[in-house]
Amino acid sequence: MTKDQWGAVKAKLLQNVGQNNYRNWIEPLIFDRTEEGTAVIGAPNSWAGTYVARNFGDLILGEVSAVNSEVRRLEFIVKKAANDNAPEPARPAQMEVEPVSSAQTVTATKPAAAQSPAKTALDTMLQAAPLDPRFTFDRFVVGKPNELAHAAARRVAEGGPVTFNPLFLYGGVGLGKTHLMHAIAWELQTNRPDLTVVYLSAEQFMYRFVQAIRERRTMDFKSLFRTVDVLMVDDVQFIAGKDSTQEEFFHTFNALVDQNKQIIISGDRAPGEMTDMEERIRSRMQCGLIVDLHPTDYELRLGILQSKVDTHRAQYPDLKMAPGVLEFLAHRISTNVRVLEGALTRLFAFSSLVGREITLDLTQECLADILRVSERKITVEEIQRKVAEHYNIRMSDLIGPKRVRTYARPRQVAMYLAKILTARSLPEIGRRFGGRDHTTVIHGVRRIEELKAQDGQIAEDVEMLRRALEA
Ligand SMILES: Nc1ncnc2c1ncn2[C@@H]1O[C@H](COP(=O)(O)OP(=O)(O)OP(=O)(O)O)[C@@H](O)[C@H]1O
Repeated sequence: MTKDQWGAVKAKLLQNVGQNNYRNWIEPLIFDRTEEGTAVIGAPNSWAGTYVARNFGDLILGEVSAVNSEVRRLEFIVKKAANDNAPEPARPAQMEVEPVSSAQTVTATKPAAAQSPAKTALDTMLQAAPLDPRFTFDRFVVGKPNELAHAAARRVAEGGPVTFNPLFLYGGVGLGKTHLMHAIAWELQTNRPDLTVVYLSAEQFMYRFVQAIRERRTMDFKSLFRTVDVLMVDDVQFIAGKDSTQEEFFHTFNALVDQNKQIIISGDRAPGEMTDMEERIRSRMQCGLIVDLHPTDYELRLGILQSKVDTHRAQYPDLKMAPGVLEFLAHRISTNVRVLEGALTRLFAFSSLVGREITLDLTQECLADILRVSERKITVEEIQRKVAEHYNIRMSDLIGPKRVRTYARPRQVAMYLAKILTARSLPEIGRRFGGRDHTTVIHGVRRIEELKAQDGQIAEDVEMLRRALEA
């Protein structure tokens, strides 16, 4: 099979598996050779090979045999792209496609040979999300907005004495929280293979807990979670408002902290701002180090794009891209990194399908919808952050119930900006300000309109904030 044919197979797979799966699993595959009716395909590590074989094997086989009718089987080997430094599990992989079984388990942990019975039970009980082989530190591009989060994650990944517990990473959608958590898990696997590291989303934590209740195995659930050395819970905001799951999480959390086991949590906002979360959990989560992943800036976006192109080019040296395309994308797509990556993936697939260089014209043609949607949209949260920063108050005070002027005035400024800079309705804005009524928002907006005319300082503040947000 030629490179072009493999490119066409991948483009077909992209249509079938969706962008996320494509990016995570299919894109890193490398076609190696065909041998006696077997197509040999390289995966970045044995674990990824197993996962792809189980979950996408039939689909890949279908597409490959449509191109080469002699192919009847697939075999996966470990083969990395030239500059791919993703970590490789201990065992080499050689596997054949077999019928797809239930969802693939698991987490980063000890090598299979060293697994304890408790660990085996954990695996069965946890059925957590797999680690993405591409979410490593090598592939995480560091810039001003994420340097602190990156440094903290690196420190935890060394597996040394626990210094901050928990490490709490927070930030908006698609800014790299999950990437950093997976990177910690991969790194710990290398640095401290003796540790049992469990990564799962808060949703999975809840699901497992509910299942344990249903099966009357809550004691197993409790004791299994307490055997973990490093617990990572992604998107913790999910359990806010879910009483019994919160309760169980709280106990697990305390038990592990008491044993000096490391906990890493991610959320879409700072613990203090999780208003639906029980107060005692919020305060527990505030005990360690809280670090914020800020929205990307132009330089970081450009760096990420460049790194993705380099990775792709290592696999497809023929890739042709005109100057200015990456700068254009970094400038125009400022929403989040996931969208940026999706745009590149589509460009790669499109240019390989039509055999054309990626130029600015092709980019505009191929990404018209993404570019339209990505036109700079300011969020209420962004406004709140900027305003809180400007007035040097905490987000929780800006959103919270206190009515003293130090907080009330910045709150009104933020409401005013939310009204003029976003398409949110007044009730929606009120909800984002700690569940306030829309009449409070109307009052706040009017008050700032009046003050702008009377008070030069307020007018200047509002104008400066507006410009900073629109930049
Ligand atoms: N600094 C970075 N360098 C390289 N890739 C990045 C960076 N930041 C984010 N990404 C990529 O962007 C995508 C989204 O990142 P990730 O899933 O970690 O976001 P998230 O913050 O967990 O988002 P969500 O809130 O939706 O869970 C991933 O493919 C990740 O690899």
